Amino acid sequence: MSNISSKEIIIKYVEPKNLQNIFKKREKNSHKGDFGTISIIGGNRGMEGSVLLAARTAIKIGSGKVLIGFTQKNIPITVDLIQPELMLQTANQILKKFLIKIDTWIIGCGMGQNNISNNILHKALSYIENKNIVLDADALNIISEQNTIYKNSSNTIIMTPHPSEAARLLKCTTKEIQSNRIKSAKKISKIYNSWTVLKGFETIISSPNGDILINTSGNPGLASSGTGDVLAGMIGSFLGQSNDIQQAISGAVWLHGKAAEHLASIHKGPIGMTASELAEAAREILNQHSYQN
Ligand SMILES: NC(=O)C1=CN([C@@H]2O[C@H](COP(=O)(O)OP(=O)(O)OC[C@H]3O[C@@H](n4cnc5c(N)ncnc54)[C@H](OP(=O)(O)O)[C@@H]3O)[C@@H](O)[C@H]2O)[C@@H](O)CC1
Ligand SMILES: Nc1ncnc2c1ncn2[C@@H]1O[C@H](COP(=O)(O)OP(=O)(O)O)[C@@H](O)[C@H]1O
Repeated sequence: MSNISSKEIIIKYVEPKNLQNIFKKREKNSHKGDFGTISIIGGNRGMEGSVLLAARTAIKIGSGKVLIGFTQKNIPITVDLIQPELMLQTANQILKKFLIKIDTWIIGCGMGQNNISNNILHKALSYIENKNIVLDADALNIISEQNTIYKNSSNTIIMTPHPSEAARLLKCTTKEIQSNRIKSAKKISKIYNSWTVLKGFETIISSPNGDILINTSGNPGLASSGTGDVLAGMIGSFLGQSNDIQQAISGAVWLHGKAAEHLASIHKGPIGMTASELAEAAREILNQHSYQN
């Protein structure tokens, strides 16, 4: 692992050779319960695509079971015809019927910031115990708006802001975030006692203690709608498949970027690369790395 020291911080870079707990062969006698049951909460009216992207990705990179909880009164679709493996519920149904069965949560993709989503976020963060929770997009916006800090939660919180969401969390400008990305990620981790994934060119990962990892995989093909939802699905999926939180997060960020590089190498990007295409490419790279020896 290459290190660059400055006065106060040691910066490490994400490297696949340090991701053995993620890129590994499956035991011959394994079953779906070994690979996590994950729930994705979000998908308000008009943004259903957001949770579909995250959920389809999670199943494609190895989750055992994936449930979507739409933040709507009723489910907008009864089956995802592209990925019928997914189980579709409303967020309220998930919190009522499946709470203890789910080991990893992703909350916020396309969730909106209306009364239903506010109420669901609050309920979820009070009901869920001792689990991994990825907070993305509107979950972060609601937290910023309401100045809510769930610092003493028994859950492991992973926040995945893009620079503008980070600015909302830290009550500053996007420019200020971008001018010191490492400091910003560390600050979010400190305030929220969370892992932080500050997205954008060279994504920064900060642990709750402020240890920093930088990811250099990826390309501007990722600057396209929905790629953040795909990343949330990847992080959630790996968290459900491994107890190594640092490797699960950094492995997902690395694989996301690598999938974009692969698509560009076969001329399906960077221009016009779509979020949906990333999951397929990621599955290929994941299997290559897991079964290379
Ligand atoms: N198919 C669906 O249903 C989809 C639904 N989605 C859902 O939509 C909801 C709104 O989410 P959102 O991210 O589009 O809006 P928002 O938080 O206002 O941020 C936008 C602004 O942030 C900035 N910015 C971002 N990245 C930056 C960077 N790297 N570097 C610098 N700046 C950066 C940039 O600001 P600008 O530079 O333009 O001022 C940009 O305009 C949310 O619920 C989400 O889940 C989406 O996931 C898409 C697919
Ligand atoms: N120029 C870039 N280089 C590398 N990665 C990028 C670049 N632009 C965007 N990304 C990545 O694409 C994803 C965009 O996520 P996000 O802004 O949440 O999009 P959305 O809300 O549309 O899903 C993040 O993982 C980010 O790191």
